[in-house]
Amino acid sequence: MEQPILFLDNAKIYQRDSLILSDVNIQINKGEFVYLIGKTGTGKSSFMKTLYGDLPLKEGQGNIVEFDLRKLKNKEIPFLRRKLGVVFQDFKLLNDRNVKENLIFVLKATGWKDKSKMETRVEEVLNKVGMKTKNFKFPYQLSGGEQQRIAIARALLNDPELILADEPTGNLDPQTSVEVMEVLQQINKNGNTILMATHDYALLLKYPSKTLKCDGQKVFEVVQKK
Ligand SMILES: Nc1ncnc2c1ncn2[C@@H]1O[C@H](COP(=O)(O)OP(=O)(O)OP(=O)(O)O)[C@@H](O)[C@H]1O
Repeated sequence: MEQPILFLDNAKIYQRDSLILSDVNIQINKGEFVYLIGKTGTGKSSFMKTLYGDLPLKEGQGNIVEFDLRKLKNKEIPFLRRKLGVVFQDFKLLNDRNVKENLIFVLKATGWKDKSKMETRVEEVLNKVGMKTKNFKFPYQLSGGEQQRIAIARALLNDPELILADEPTGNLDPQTSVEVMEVLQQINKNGNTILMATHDYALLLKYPSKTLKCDGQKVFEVVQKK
């Protein structure tokens, strides 16, 4: 059987000493697009943070892109993040440099050296999100939707095995949310696996897919009504 990209078995998710989620048993396989939904404060961000190594997994088993979350050491976190693409609600672009420099910065930080290879890669990822003409724009010259596309391009730079998107449309109006969602759908169709936390039910209805729900300190798969 194919090894899942992510699994958690009897995991407990904590914020310091407070238990946020218990009995977490989930699996995500290559190529899936999975939603993580739940009311505010139910633990979606805590769940995502545990997956990218921002919170330690203290109980249960967890494995993500071949990293054992129980054994994850601080010095391994950058290597884990290289195999993940993380997208946040607030884009987190560097405002003191243009789009191209934002992307080159990440490539250099993750070990790329060859200038022409870096330029080619930047062009490729900007193409994937429909932003190839925005190389020299500064983040503050772009709309929220455009900034989020650049953040998605940044997440794609190192060809991640899994993209974790935490409320990627949380700061966007409904029309722009749909545009960003189209980009994520396209990326998924091209083979990228995506886990997306959201409370945007309109998107769920428009783009139905496997859905995990946080509620009452548990995470479980829900079946969407057609
Ligand atoms: N740094 C922290 N220290 C302690 N408790 C925290 C911390 N951050 C969040 N919590 C608590 O953990 C619980 C889950 O919060 P979390 O942010 O994971 O929920 P969420 O579902 O992502 O909510 P939202 O949709 O508002 O982002 C909440 O009760 C919150 O108060």
